[in-house]
Amino acid sequence: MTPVAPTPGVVIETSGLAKQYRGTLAVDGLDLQVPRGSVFGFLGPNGSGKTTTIRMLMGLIEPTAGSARVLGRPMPRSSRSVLPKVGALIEGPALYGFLSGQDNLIRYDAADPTADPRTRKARVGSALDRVGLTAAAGKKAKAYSLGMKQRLGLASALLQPRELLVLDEPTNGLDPQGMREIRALVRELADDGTTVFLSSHLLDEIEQVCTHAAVMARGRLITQGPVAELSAGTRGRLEVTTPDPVETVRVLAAHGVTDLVTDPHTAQVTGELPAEPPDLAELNAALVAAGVRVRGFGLRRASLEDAFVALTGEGFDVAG
Ligand SMILES: Nc1ncnc2c1ncn2[C@@H]1O[C@H](COP(=O)(O)OP(=O)(O)OP(=O)(O)O)[C@@H](O)[C@H]1O
Repeated sequence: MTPVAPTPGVVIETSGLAKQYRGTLAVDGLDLQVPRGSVFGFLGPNGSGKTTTIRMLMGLIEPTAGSARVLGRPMPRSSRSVLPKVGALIEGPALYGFLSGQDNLIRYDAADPTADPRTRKARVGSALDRVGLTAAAGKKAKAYSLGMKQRLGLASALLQPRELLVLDEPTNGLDPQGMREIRALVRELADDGTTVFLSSHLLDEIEQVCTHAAVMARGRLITQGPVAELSAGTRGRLEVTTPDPVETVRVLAAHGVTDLVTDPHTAQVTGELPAEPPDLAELNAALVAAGVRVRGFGLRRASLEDAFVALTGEGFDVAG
């Protein structure tokens, strides 16, 4: 079943999308809406169904149930007309190590029947430039760092102008510098008007680069929307820095603060404010009146991680 008409301003839209493998419901009734122009983070712990979803969106596997539209067209039926407008980087780039970065891109470009061979060199040159690999263009790909390989993969997706980029875990395995480079590139592409859909199991990454996000857990969509709104729905945590944690916990608990955690390393006591929070100035005064030496007092903004934990009751497997 395909939705009657595509929703305007939406580049990826799924309805009840599901994929059942023998014994595993990898994706379970997914209703996803990715707005045009967004940097959309598809977030979830390992095994939550992200790659399976992306493979269905790209027409690589058939859904068991439900439907998907990409750029307004039903998939996988319209793969032929849709995929040329989509740059995809799924499960790491397929590169020839014995070829230079430049020659890898020439091969990619030559495999595209719509690409004019006369302008190939210029296309490859500008894609290399785009990802900052001009200086390393002649080096064999096997000598590239992981980050450079990833950027070369991105360059291959950028040989043609794209309306949509789909990146599966683009920073997986990269060091912090490599991650920063990819994030900067994603921002630049988005500034140019390309919609970027990227999956990640890293909350931080999504918060830093994405305008919108969808959160998956065990094949199901937990929530989706603008990143700022997702975390705004979750209350922040109160943080008190003090050498007197025992008395602090007592006073905070008496004021309705729950889930109190003492961290001896940071000398911080943190806790969840009640639905109707007490006046923070009064709470601070109550601590001082009880003899607590308050060295720091504040409300930490709720993160996407807090939202995830609040929504699923589970911790987020960031190590995975
Ligand atoms: N080809 C397959 N055959 C059987 N089960 C599969 C297959 N592909 C994925 N699965 C299962 O489906 C579930 C979702 O996997 P999927 O790879 O989509 O998750 P993911 O969120 O992308 O995680 P990761 O980041 O580890 O790839 C997992 O339980 C996985 O074991």
